[in-house]
Amino acid sequence: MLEIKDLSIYFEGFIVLKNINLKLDNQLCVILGPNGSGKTTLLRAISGIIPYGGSIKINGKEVRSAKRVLEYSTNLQEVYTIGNSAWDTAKIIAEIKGGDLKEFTSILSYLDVDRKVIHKPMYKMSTGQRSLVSLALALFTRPQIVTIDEPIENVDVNRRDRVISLLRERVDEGIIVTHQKELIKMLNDNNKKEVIVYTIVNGELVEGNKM
Ligand SMILES: Nc1ncnc2c1ncn2[C@@H]1O[C@H](COP(=O)(O)OP(=O)(O)OP(=O)(O)O)[C@@H](O)[C@H]1O
Repeated sequence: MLEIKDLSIYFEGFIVLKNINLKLDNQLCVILGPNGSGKTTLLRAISGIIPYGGSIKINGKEVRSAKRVLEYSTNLQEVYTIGNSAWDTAKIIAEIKGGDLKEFTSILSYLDVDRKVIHKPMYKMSTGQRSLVSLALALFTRPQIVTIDEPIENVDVNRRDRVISLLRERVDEGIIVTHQKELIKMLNDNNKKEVIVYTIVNGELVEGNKM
């Protein structure tokens, strides 16, 4: 369960997110918003990598004080160590979270990512490869809660359909942020449960598609 209460985030004296409240209990939420509206900032706060005001709890644990939230996973690339190859990163994640590396390689085969790519660090990959590999890193442990930043941006059309299938199949609870509203329809098509939609408007979280 993810519970956000009165979350506010300031950068350099300017407020980016104000009084955000959101509760997810085994639900999937898509958050829309224009460039610079604060979508990635919200995911960074949930990942515990930037300071925030208010409260963000994952399964009852405040993320700012939890050193390692095992139930949680993300595709935010800065979470993965810069120098390590994707394969070494996957090994570390598997050790911490108890995941199966075969799942990691099978997701990459499904997404048709060249096996050689995983021996590179993220910064040497193409932007599309980086998106696909970080998605595989976020999903292979079958985490209970996931946050995904722009899953289909920079991904070619054929692989995009596979990304959507993976998200439908593997993400039961979490947040997907995007400014591509067609993603909602793709996720809802033949899905077992409907995604909840919010839009960030002037720093506030507003219910529904306001794009
Ligand atoms: N570390 C930082 N220091 C100062 N300002 C920041 C920092 N990180 C983000 N911002 C600012 O916060 C605002 C929200 O950025 P964020 O990356 O969350 O937007 P976004 O909704 O994900 O945008 P996009 O759709 O373009 O990816 C932007 O104005 C950005 O310039």
